[in-house]
Amino acid sequence: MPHPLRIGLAGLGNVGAGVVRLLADNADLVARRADRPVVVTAVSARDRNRNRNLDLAPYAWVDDATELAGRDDVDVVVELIGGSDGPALTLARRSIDAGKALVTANKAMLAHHGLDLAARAEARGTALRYEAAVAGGIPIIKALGEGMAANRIDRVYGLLNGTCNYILTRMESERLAFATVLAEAQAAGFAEADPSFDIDGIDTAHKLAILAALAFGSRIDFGSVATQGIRAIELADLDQAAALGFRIKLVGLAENLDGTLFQRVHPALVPLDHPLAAASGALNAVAAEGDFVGRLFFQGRGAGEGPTASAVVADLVDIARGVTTHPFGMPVAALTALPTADPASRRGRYYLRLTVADRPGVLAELTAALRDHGVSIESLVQRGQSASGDAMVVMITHVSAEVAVLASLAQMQGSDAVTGAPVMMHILDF
Ligand SMILES: NC(=O)C1=CN([C@@H]2O[C@H](COP(=O)(O)OP(=O)(O)OC[C@H]3O[C@@H](n4cnc5c(N)ncnc54)[C@H](O)[C@@H]3O)[C@@H](O)[C@H]2O)C=CC1
Ligand SMILES: N[C@@H](CC=O)C(=O)O
Ligand code: NA
Repeated sequence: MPHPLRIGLAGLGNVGAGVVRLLADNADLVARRADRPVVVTAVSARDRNRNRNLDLAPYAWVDDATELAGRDDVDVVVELIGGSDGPALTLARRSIDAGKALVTANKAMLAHHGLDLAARAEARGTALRYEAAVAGGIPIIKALGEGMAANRIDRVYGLLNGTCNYILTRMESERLAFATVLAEAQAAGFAEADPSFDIDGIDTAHKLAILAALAFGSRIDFGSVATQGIRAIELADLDQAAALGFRIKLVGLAENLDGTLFQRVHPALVPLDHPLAAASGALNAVAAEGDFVGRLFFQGRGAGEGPTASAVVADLVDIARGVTTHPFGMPVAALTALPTADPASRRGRYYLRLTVADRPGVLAELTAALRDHGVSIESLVQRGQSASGDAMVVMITHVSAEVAVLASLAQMQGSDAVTGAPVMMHILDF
């Protein structure tokens, strides 16, 4: 039997414990596929004595995770600590610089430092793998970097955060409150250590920036992702969207628009017959459009112990097989720096919800604001009075310039008839 691939594992939380369990349960299968055993030799976490239902006795315990980078009994370091900087980054840099392969699920670190890490890996001739970091168990990194390598890809989009998808699904189907379903997602091990990364769209933005780089052959540009999360979404929006034939999802969308980079994370109305609308609960889904292959659609579990461990171990199998690929699909020096696209240039249909005083003339004021900016209305619904005496007006616009819709909303907000903050959402029309 060839010599084993020896793993130093940093982090024994949801994902780390899952990796230990998977490597134990599927040891024989993994060894046959990798053509050699894949074994954990050393582990590190914050608390050695925490109950994880794992027998850690076979592994060396390391108090300072960054020491894994220097151990002679470790070939590959698996970083599952989390955090864009701090010990995760120190460990990643030291491991790669020491010539060890690095596997990580840490999209925050990659969004901020992925190019630096990839350049170091190239310089040392070692591997940097991160399938688990985007869409968990869905092999989207492999699909974009390898399966679609022959295509020009100009658009990649999808549902990249299991926690948000879980929250929106449960709110809609069970009519549960936001806080209740967030707590469920945390208990299931889907959420980030700080769940505001999930619900404010930041986690989706991290993943989107990575996907965009792979898809477009461009440098990671997390700073230019326009990001909006799901905090403002109410049951009323989910209901109105459903009545109009849509489901609200937190969508990450990246496009190469004539050599400029458009990246946005936002709640959007997805038509019920679009495959993204069918991805419910903690599922993730990704669509990528290639010029020769057309649209490919991927769906699967994007968060939680099992799917994430599956992706980590798939990377380990590739490393054991000796597969070497550039972390971002081509040498770092070949990635282009795309200028940021002007979001004002976008056109589309929009969902608008306004809370207004229920008195004569208000609708005319709203429609006048749209008319003044050349926005026409496809449908309009007014719902009766709330306890406060206000009414809710929901509109879908025809395809319009986004700047014009924003200008109309600003005009409406100037009216004393508009009593609450308006909600504007994009409609996914491709
Ligand atoms: N939970 C999920 O579904 C997914 C998580 N990820 C990513 O995987 C990584 C790990 O996530 P989880 O397992 O959910 O987190 P977690 O919070 O459950 O586990 C983190 C682990 O790191 C350990 N740790 C913290 N600081 C440390 C340090 N200085 N030295 C050594 N160990 C330290 C903790 O003791 C704990 O064992 C994160 O980057 C996360 O974003 C990626 C995909 C899915
Ligand atoms: N918190 C993330 C975990 C996986 O990346 C999510 O909810 O998707
Ligand atoms: Na993945």
